[in-house]
Amino acid sequence: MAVYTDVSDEDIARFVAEYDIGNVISFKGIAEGVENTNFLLQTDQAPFILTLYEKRVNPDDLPFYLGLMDHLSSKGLNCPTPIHGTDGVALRRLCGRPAAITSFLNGMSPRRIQPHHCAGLGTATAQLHTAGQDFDIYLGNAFGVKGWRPLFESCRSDANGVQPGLEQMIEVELDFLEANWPHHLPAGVIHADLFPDNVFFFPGQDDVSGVIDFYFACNDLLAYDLAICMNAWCFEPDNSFNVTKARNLLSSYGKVRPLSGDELAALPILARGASLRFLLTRLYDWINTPKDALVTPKNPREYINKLRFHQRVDSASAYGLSEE
Ligand SMILES: Nc1ncnc2c1ncn2[C@@H]1O[C@H](COP(=O)(O)OP(=O)(O)O)[C@@H](O)[C@H]1O
Ligand SMILES: N[C@@H](CCOP(=O)(O)O)C(=O)O
Repeated sequence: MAVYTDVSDEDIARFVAEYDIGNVISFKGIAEGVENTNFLLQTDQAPFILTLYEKRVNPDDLPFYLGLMDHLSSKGLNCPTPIHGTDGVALRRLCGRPAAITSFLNGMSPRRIQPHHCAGLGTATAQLHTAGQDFDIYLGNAFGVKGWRPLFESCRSDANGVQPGLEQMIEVELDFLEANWPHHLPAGVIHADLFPDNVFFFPGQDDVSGVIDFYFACNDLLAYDLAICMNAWCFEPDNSFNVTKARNLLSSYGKVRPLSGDELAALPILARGASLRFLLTRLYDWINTPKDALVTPKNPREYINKLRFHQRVDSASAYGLSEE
């Protein structure tokens, strides 16, 4: 459950009056989600999502996120479109928090991921990368390679309590990634959190119907976004890697935005980096989330297994593709 901020009926009526979106019919908190408070807002015109940005979102970054969604929507990507008030402003304040209303996207995140979902995801990811190329605001990745060591230092003393030997494992991996990170690869706007809960499909259809939650989006290596997807979509619940899903993901991506030989060769290290990134943020949350918190922290151990898998990989052929 992630509704951190209460909003009264009077507050919402006053807030909605600043837009040209009709009158409020209903308004309810959304349990899913971790970072922000989301409400499903139904007016007599349409459904919308109202988001109140909570502590973990840096308010200075909000113009990037909202501007990016505006930009991608204008290029035909199915992502939430920020709704602007009658004064033209999309980013406002409600109950002491930065807040915005965006369009509501139909569709559902897949409960059981099938290979065809990975194909759809590959196409949508490449479309997002292509559409983001001429977005003119820059935001570095706070959870990119430079951010991993400070994050590790903030929680390393508790790492072995989560799994014996974890502190040493992360230390060695960090040294390797910092020394070998492929900074030269093509970069641009990435989503950086393309997990199944942020990608919608219509039942029985292969194409992605919408992508949400752009609040980790940033500028980084394009192929790194694919590595994040591979980790989030191509492992089975028993931790085995599904090469068919990975092949579908990568080959569908490549049909829209062909991957260079360098990008393909770098996939194993990018996947190691993507594993470490989510291992570290989950470890931090695992250690620091109070027992009575509204959200249950995600298990970091899942990402230890993923990291170990990629450490044994030496070429993209393990992901179902040949390097040319
Ligand atoms: N534009 C949208 N259209 C439809 N549902 C949405 C939209 N934005 C958010 N949601 C719903 O709200 C939930 C939480 O949103 P999300 O952005 O993932 O939150 P958080 O950033 O807090 O993790 C999603 O799982 C989805 O059910
Ligand atoms: N995808 C991350 C956690 C971020 O959650 P989201 O609800 O904002 O997508 C993870 O799995 O560690």
